[in-house]
Amino acid sequence: NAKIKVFTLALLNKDDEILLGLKKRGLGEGLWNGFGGKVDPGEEIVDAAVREVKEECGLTVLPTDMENLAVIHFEFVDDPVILEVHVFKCSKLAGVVEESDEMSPKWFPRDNVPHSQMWPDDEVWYPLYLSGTKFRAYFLFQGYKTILSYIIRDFYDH
Ligand SMILES: CNc1cc(N2CCN(C)CC2)nc(N)n1
Repeated sequence: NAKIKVFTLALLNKDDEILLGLKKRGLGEGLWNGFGGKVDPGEEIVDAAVREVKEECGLTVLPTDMENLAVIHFEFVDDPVILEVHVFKCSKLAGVVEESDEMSPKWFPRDNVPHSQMWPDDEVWYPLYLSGTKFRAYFLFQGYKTILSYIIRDFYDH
């Protein structure tokens, strides 16, 4: 009886840098990641992405400037909850970066992000993300550190 929980993940770009946040608590605590969170009932996914960016790093993004690049499903052995993560890419940012209760933001060179302190799947799909390729992916995790298997394919193929 699998249950799907929908999340957003926004990766913000400026020139050759990418803004990541060090997660202070909850799922992914201690890891660098894009900004995102749960989608509220009745909320459009892109609007949730915009809301989470503002809440977590203070920046303002327009929904029309959020490019949906991927949908990734994460399954964890012996856990009925499947995470459906909608990944967005955005390069049109407004406002000033602020620390939040959730995240400590920091700019990284886009080709040198701290993969050793990020979710292990990122190393697999970041190259596709950086090249702007739309994709779907599925990862089967054992715990939070081990990827047992994964599938990654072009968004439009089947
Ligand atoms: C399980 N692997 C994950 C989850 C993940 N998440 C899940 C939790 N969300 C709040 C944020 C996005 N992000 C990455 N990069 N990898």
